[in-house]
Formats: sequence, C-alpha cells, structure tokens
Amino acid sequence: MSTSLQVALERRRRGGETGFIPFITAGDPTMEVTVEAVRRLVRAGADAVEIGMPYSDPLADGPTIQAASERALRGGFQMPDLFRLGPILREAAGEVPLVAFTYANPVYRWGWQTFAEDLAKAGYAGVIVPDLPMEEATSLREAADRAGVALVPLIAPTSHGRIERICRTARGFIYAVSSTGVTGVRKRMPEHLSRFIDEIRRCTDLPIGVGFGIGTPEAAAAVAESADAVIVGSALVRILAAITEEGRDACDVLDDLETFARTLVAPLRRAEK
Ligand SMILES: O=P(O)(O)OC[C@@H](O)[C@@H](O)c1c[nH]c2ccccc12
Repeated sequence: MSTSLQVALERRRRGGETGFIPFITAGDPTMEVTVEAVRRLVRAGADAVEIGMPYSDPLADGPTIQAASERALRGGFQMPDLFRLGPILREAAGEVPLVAFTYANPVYRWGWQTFAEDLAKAGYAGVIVPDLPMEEATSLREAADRAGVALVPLIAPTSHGRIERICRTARGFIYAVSSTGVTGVRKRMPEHLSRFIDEIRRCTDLPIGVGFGIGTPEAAAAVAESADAVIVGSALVRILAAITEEGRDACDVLDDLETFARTLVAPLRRAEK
C-alpha cells in the first residue's frame, strides 16, 4: 500500500534530494499560530509536517517540546481540536501531507478504530505514536490501514531482527531515531548514524527520515548524506516559544520561523548538495 506520505518523500529521493519534515506542537500558543506556522513551513520547503498533539506526560520529549505541550494545554487544546484543526491545516499545507503525532494513552482512550477514522476524516495522511511498541500496534495499524492513514514506526538503534520486524509492518516512511534519550537539539550527530540507516535500508524500500537532535543547517546536511528526510522539532518549537516566553509579536516570530526553516532546507536541495 503506497501512501501520499511515501510518495511525497520518494519524489525527493528520486530527484537526488532530501526531504524536510518539521514538527510543531498544535495549539502552541494558539490554533491560529499553528495554522500560520504550517503555511510558512510549507512555503519554506517542507515535504510533510508533523503536528504534535500536546500531552501532559510526554515521556520522550525534552524540555523544549514539554514546555510547548504545557502552553498548548494551558490554552485548552484537546483531542477534538486536533481533528477540528485538520481541514484548516490541510488547506494551509496544500499538497503537503500532514502527520499527526500523539502518545498511546490518549489514542487508546479514544479507541483505535475511531481514532484512525477521525484522523482520516480530518485529512491527516499519517500518524506517529512514539510509545506504542510494535507488539501493541496491531489494532491501530489495522484500523489505520482500513482508514488509509499510514502508521509510521519509530526505530531506535536495536537488534537486526527487531529492525526487520518493524520494517515489515511500516507504512509511509521509517522514523529513525538518531540517538537514545529525549527530543532536543544536540551539538553533534552520533557517529554510528549512517551505519544504522544502512541497516534499516537493507530491510525496507520505504523512505527513511531521521530525527532527534537536528537543529542546525550543518547537522541537517550531515544527516542528509544518508537519510531520505530530515526531521526537526525542538529547534523550530523553540522559535515559536518566543511568542509566549518573550511576549514577541507573533508575525515577527513566524517570519523568523520561516527564515530559519529555509536555512535548514537549503543544504537538502540539489543546487546546494
Ligand atoms: O526535537 P527534535 O530533537 O528535533 O526531534 C524531533 C521531534 O521533535 C519530533 O519528531 C518529536 C516530538 N516529540 C517526539 C517524541 C518522540 C519522538 C519524536 C518526537
């Protein structure tokens, strides 16, 4: 089953380029800012956009995204808002697919089947649930397949057997986690990264996106040597934080977001490579 998500990233790979997948937290600090941020990120060259559902106990997140979650929750953002936002974001994103990002517990409470159907209705092409292990993902994956939503798996460095098993049921693309720990900008990319990506590549034809710790054009360029897409969260979320934390004008901050996103995209595109 080939999804719009897979097609969008394969197009880059075929052109000898690398995709750009930004992550932002929905409702941080308002839905209006989220919509405008998506519009700007797409204009800067995003090939897919991850929309994070704010969550009170975000285990895998570092301080930057945790704080974004708190701001969005303080603003009253809830699961129905993710679905309400879908069609508005779809319009802002044009052809670019949206990937919802949420932890397992709220999805479980919503119901796997209903959640997958609601995502599809809202216009999300894919979904990532970082704390849902492969062994527990069958119900959601089957529901997502029926709804036409790609359940994108995360793979952290692990045994070859496990990588193979995860790849077998993957949809859309593979999210390769560059390093263990939580999200957040790192000074350096781990040295074993290209070996890890090669290992995944031997198990799947799906595009491979790499995320965790990428926050500069240099890091993006380094990861692009082996990955099909570069995923960036904290470095972008940190820019948007200035609206709340520093009381800066939202339009100025959105301009900064777009400018910074362009610097990340530049080394991923052929002219610069
Ligand atoms: O923030 P970083 O280090 O750029 O990493 C990507 C990331 O933010 C996004 O994909 C993400 C947000 N929350 C997560 C939780 C688990 C895995 C990944 C994520």
